[in-house]
Order: sequence, then C-alpha cells, then structure tokens
Amino acid sequence: NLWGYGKEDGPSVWHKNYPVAQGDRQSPIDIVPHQASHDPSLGPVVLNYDQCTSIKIANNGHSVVVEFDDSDDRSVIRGGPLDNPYRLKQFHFHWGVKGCHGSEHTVAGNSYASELHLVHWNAVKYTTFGEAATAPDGLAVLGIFLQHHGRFVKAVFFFFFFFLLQGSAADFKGFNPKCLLPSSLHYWTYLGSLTTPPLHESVIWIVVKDPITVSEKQVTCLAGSSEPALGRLLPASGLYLHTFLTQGLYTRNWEF
Ligand SMILES: NS(=O)(=O)c1ccc(Cc2ccc([N+](=O)[O-])cc2)cc1
Ligand SMILES: [Zn+2]
Repeated sequence: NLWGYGKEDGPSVWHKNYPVAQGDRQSPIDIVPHQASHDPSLGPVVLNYDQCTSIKIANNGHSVVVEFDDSDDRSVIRGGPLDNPYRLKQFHFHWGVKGCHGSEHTVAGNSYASELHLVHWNAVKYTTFGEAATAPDGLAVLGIFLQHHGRFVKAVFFFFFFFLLQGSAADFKGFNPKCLLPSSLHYWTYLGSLTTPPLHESVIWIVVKDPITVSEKQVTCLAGSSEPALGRLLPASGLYLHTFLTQGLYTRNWEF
C-alpha cells in the first residue's frame, strides 16, 4: 500500500508522496513542558460524549479505528483553543511493536506505551470531514497518553488488531470513550497536522498532560460499556486467537 512504517515506506520517505511532510506545522512533536508558554485566555476543554453513537470498529492496516455517527452535534469537544464545537468522528490508537514506546508525541523526549487519538471536525465551518481535514482549523484531535500496558491490555489490543483482519469491520455499538479519559483535562495545545499520510496541516492538537494507566478496570469498562459489541468481538476473537495459537500459526512473540 501507499505508506507504512517500514524502511521502504516509513516516515522518512513519506515526503515523496506527501510533500506537506516537509511543512512547518507537522506532527507529532516533542513537547518540552518548561518551554511551553501559559496562555491565560485558554479555558478548560469540555467533552460532551454522553449521546455518542459508536458505529463500527475497523482495522485499516495501520491502527484500530472506532467510527462514530457524526451526522449531528451529539458528541462534541469544545472550549480550550477551539472557537466552535468540533464533532467526534473516530478514535484510534498508536502503539509500538516493541514494548512501551509507541506514543507519537513525546514529553521532554520521553515516550509512552501508546497514544489514543480522538478525532473531531469543525462542522460549523465545513460540510464534510474530508473538507475540514484540509482546512487549517478543520480538525481537533485530543491526544491521550497510555502507559505501561499489562498483559491483559496487550491481549485486548491483540484481539482488536489481529481479530479484525485488515479492511474488515465489525459493528461496535454503545461504546463511550469517556470511560478512557483521565479526570483532569490539563493540556498542551499547538497547531499541527495529521501524524500519518495525508499529513494535512489541519489539526488543532490538544494533548492531555496526564497519561492514563490502561488498567484492567479501563479495559473492563471498555468491555462493560460496549458489552453487546465487545461481547460479540471477544469470543470470536478469542476463538480466532485460540485457532491462531493451537494451529501453530503463532510464529513469534508479539510485543506491543
Ligand atoms: N493520527 S491523527 O493525526 O490523529 C489522524 C487522524 C485521522 C486520519 C485519517 C484521515 C484523515 C484525513 C484524510 N483525508 O483528508 O484524506 C484521510 C485520512 C489520519 C491521521
Ligand atoms: Zn493518530
């Protein structure tokens, strides 16, 4: 496919197909806390996800994405650096193949195990996500660091990522991402870009300072709050995993 994270198709060569990679507001960045300037005009970020409607979960070959119904303003983020409410479109994770250095943003050079991105778009100024994704104030992505995954969480990631064969999707209803959010939303914010191709410089980044430790509790909440969906996913993926393991297909020790 067009791009990936390998030697031949990774970030160092993305500029060949996506010249904006050499732009002046590319993400991710290393956040250096004591170089960040305090902006007293910035208020708190407010999330209204109570009526959120997750639709499906899919594996696009680069990440696991949970899509939401964004046909109205039922799930929005507002406040902070945002002039309008931005609609929740999808969330996805970035994690590493080796242990715990999968986050995209780093804080004073330190990376976390993984990073959750909640992607929103400015439906006040633009009519479609695609249009917003090419505008300088079109998208707002809430980035949340996840730290030190236990074995249980790795298994869940494994289930999600490997059960959903590339390009497949499963319906995944009733999941509210609020259960994955830290209580205090202290954040850094900067104008940046999509962190993967097409790398459009259209993202107002809001990176939450405090990482969440994705504990069994969080994952259970994930399972709990989306019982119908995850319930359907897990046994199937459990079966898949069982087959995968027992049929000797399990060739290497997967590390997230
Ligand atoms: N990692 S991230 O910066 O939050 C990110 C969020 C969403 C996307 C998906 C995507 C966003 C926009 C387009 N586009 O405009 O053609 C295509 C794919 C890609 C990357
Ligand atoms: Zn992302």
